[in-house]
Amino acid sequence: MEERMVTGELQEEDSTVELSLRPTSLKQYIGQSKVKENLSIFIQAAKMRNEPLDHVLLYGPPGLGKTTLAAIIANELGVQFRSTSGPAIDRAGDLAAILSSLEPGDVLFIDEVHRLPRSVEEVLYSAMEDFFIDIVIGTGPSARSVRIDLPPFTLVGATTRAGLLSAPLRDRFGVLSRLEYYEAKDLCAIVERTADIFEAPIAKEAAIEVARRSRGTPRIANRLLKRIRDISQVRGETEISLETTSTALKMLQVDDVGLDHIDHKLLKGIIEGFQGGPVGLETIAATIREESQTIEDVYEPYLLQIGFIQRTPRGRLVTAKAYEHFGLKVNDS
Ligand SMILES: Nc1ncnc2c1ncn2[C@@H]1O[C@H](COP(=O)(O)OP(=O)(O)OP(=O)(O)O)[C@@H](O)[C@H]1O
Ligand SMILES: [Mg+2]
Repeated sequence: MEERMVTGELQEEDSTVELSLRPTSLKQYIGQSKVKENLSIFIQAAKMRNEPLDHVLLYGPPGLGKTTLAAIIANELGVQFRSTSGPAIDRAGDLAAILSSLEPGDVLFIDEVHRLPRSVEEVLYSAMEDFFIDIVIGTGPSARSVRIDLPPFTLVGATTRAGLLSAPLRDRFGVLSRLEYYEAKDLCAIVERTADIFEAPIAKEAAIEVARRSRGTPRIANRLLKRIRDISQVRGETEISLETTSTALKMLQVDDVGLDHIDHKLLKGIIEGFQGGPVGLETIAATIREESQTIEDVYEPYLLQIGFIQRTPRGRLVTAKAYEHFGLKVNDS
């Protein structure tokens, strides 16, 4: 897969700045009001009862703030934040080591929780439910099972693919929070906050423009802003202007609604090759030479969200709205 300016997935250039941009309290966490409201009540209740918070599953597309929110939960609870990921835990013993090193009430964050190996996942069930694990020591006739009691803890799982989670694991989370693409006004506030941290003042219209082209995704907004700031600085501006923002986004090949050449390739592929569809995912994948999984997980969600593509029983259909975006009429193709 090639590098993209407008993918919600973490890119190499993001990692250095992201840490400094992460809000650390629910109050600083912009948008997602339903999720925040719920969590804030559960957190308060857990603190009042002096019990660990129920296990929380955060799910939604990449770059919307799952990892950030997980750390905030620990902060708000006033407990330690321990972080790992599904693919990093190979064996049940690794999980046992992590779990038994927790302090009572701690938050254990497992990113990409849908990628835990099955054998590890099974150990997690009793840990989540009753705070103990049974692990088998030795092999053959001398093998025996040892019970280890654990401190009560809160598991916060994150996944971009909630559908891949097994039912027994999903059922053990008491709080299921789905993060949504951000509304324009919230993204605009995020852009302004980031500009503040960068100490790079930005004109209101410019912030609105960045927000509009960031696909509802804070990570993309921050990434675009960083590039725009560089160009603005080189131009000697004291405040990032709308003109510079538009020029920069043009250079970065991000169009009016935040689409790039890959989105164009996908949409035009369906319009030109299949009269706008419906056409099956596999056929599209073969035509534009991409994996169908990548199309489904990475390229398509935002196009569905803004109503440029529809999923029908007979395949993907490009909508009139998308035709309009390209200045085409539906029966042009
Ligand atoms: N609500 C928010 N307010 C302000 N900034 C945010 C918010 N949500 C996310 N961000 C910013 O977006 C960046 C990406 O967020 P984060 O890494 O938490 O996303 P994620 O959902 O965990 O992504 P992935 O699926 O790739 O793990 C963070 O560095 C943070 O600065
Ligand atoms: Mg994350």
